[in-house]
Amino acid sequence: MITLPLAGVSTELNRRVLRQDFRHSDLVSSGVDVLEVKNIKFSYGRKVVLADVSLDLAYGANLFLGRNGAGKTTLMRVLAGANRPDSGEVRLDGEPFQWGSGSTRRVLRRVGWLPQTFGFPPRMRVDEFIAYAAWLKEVPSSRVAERSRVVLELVDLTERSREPLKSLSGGQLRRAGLAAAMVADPELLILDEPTAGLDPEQRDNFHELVRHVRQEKVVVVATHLLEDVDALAEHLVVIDQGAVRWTGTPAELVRQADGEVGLGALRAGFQALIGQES
Ligand SMILES: Nc1ncnc2c1ncn2[C@@H]1O[C@H](COP(=O)(O)OP(=O)(O)OP(=O)(O)O)[C@@H](O)[C@H]1O
Repeated sequence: MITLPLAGVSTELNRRVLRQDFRHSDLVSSGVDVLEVKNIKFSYGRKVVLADVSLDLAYGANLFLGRNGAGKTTLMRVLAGANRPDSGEVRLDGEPFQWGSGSTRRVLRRVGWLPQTFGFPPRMRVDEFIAYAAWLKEVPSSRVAERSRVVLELVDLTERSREPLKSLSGGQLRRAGLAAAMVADPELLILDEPTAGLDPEQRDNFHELVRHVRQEKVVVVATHLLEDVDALAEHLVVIDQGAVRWTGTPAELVRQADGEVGLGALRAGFQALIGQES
């Protein structure tokens, strides 16, 4: 059985760890928009994938919904600094991304990203992988051991920390990726289909984890699973054909549906907006 520390009897202890370690600036709980995305355009060659994306996000869980090919991953890659847009602007807590310059490296230290898939040296140990991620994000060396300990505990991989990555299951590997994404205590945490391939219990544990960290981060999650919406979302962003089609709360999405309840209502609301399930 896989149980995140946050979901078990040691919850209070972990909350204390989180409070000490996941504290952010005075913007916490102030409700102001921390991530500002303005008029982003992005093309692969001549193919325009993001047409004109503008979006303001506050602390909390923000779910990107959209059918296959809508542009969710491409937008996440822009927010993670991996795709340089053709035009437009992104600011995190007022600080602009200026792709290719030193100041963008400074902003990106405050961004954690779990891509859909990631490469890794198979023999590298889990703890080495986390330390490497910390080094990439320029975590001061005096803090690496403590940060590694906290994130490995959060994803329940402490006991596997000295094992090679190649020995992990798919779900465990995603949890190692999540630990790496969180090691620098990012203000913006980008998770691209983090629950894909997780079993129901792992998914519940992941929801628990996000519910704990979302108060002090802008968490952006791309998902196809309405269970994720039901469990996590405070704010939904529906993306279609490279543009933001709709934003609102799950309750507002349900209002788009006609008389349905539960997950069926979320699905019907989404279909009313897009004309097809994600
Ligand atoms: N490297 C690439 N080169 C060319 N086109 C690409 C590339 N990556 C993505 N695309 C195209 O960009 C569009 C948006 O893709 P993207 O992966 O952002 O969508 P998505 O909403 O994340 O889809 P999914 O839900 O299937 O992951 C698609 O038409 C896709 O074919």
